[in-house]
Amino acid sequence: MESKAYLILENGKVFEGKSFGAKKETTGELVFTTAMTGYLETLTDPSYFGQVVIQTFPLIGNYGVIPSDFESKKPALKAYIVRNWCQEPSNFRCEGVLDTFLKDSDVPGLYDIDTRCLTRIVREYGVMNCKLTYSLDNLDKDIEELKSYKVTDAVKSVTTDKEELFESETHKKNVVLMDFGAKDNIRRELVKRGCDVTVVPASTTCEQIVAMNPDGIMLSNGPGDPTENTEIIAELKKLCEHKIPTFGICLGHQLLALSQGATTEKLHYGHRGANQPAKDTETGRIYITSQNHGYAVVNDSIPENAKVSFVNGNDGTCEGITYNDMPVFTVQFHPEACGGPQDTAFLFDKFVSMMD
Ligand SMILES: NC(=O)CC[C@H](N)C(=O)O
Repeated sequence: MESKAYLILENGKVFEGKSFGAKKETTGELVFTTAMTGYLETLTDPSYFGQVVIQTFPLIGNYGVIPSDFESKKPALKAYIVRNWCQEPSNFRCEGVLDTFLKDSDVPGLYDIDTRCLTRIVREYGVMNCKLTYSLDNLDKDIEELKSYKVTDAVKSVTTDKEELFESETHKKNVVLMDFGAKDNIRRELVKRGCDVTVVPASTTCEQIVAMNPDGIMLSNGPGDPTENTEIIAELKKLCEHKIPTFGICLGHQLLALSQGATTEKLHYGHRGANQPAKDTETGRIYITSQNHGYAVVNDSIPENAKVSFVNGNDGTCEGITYNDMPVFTVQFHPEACGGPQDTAFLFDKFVSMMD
C-alpha cells in the first residue's frame, strides 16, 4: 500500500505526497533542478550532498537505472522529489527501476506532489531547509528545528579516502585530480585525451601534490559552502605559487578564487539544470551549459591578476575566471556535462594544450 509522506518547509508550508524509495525521515536543503533528462547523473552527483532535490520535469525514471551513467558510486543527496516516477521503464540499457535503486541506496523519495508550485515557492523565498516526514504530529517543533539546519563537513563526507590512478592509452600527461566530490566524467574526459589521472583526497597538501610532479592539476566540483574549506583554500594558495597548469570546475573554481582573495556569495536559489547560458566575456558567444551550484564568486571581488571569463546570461553572475600571472583557468559550470550539453567540452582540450 502506498503511504503518505509530507514535506515540511522552513517557511511553514506543508506538502502532502506519497512515499517511494527508502522510508526514512530526513532533513536537508531544498533545491530544484530544471534538467529534463539526466536524472541518474543528478542522483549520483556528489555536489548534492546534504540537499533534497526537486526535479521540475514531471516524469522521472522512464529509462530506468543505468549504472554506467552514474557520476559516482552512490547518491549523496538527502531525498528526491518528483511529480511522477515511472514504474515501467523502457530502454535497451535499463538494468533497474528507480524505486528499487532509491531503496537500495537508502534515499527516501516523495512523489505525487505539485512540484511546480513547490519550485515557485523556492524561487520566491529562496533556498530553504525542509523535512521529509510521515507524520505531522510535531509540526511546530519540526519547523523550528529546520531554521537551524546547515549542511556541514560536505567535502569531507564525499571525497575519496585513498589515492587512485586511472591510466589512459597514450600516457601523454599526468594530471592530479583533487577530489572534492568529483563527478566521474571529469576524469573520463581527461583519460580520453591521453591523461593519466591520479585522483587524490581533498586533504592532500600542496607539498604532496608538487612531489607528484604533475603536468597539470584538476580541481573538481563538490558540495557545500565553499568558504567552509579553509585548509584546502590555504593549500591551493601555496599551490598557485608553483604555476602548474590548473583547471577548476564549480567548487574547484570557487576554492581557487577564494585562495586568491576573492569572495563568494550564496545565490537566492542557485543554478541547477542543463540549459544555463554562459556568456564568454571576450567574444560575447553564449554556450549552453550544465550547472549545479548554490554559491558564486562575487564578480567585483576578483583580484587584479584575474579576469571574469564567463558570466551567466540570466543573472550576470560569475561563471568563469582566467588568471593572468599563472596558467590557471576555472569555470562555474560543468564542461564535463553528464547530464547536459557538451558545448564546452573544448575546455578540456584547452587544459591539455596548456600542459603542452
Ligand atoms: N557542483 C558544485 O561543485 C557546487 C559547488 C558549491 N557546492 C555550490 O553549491 O555552489
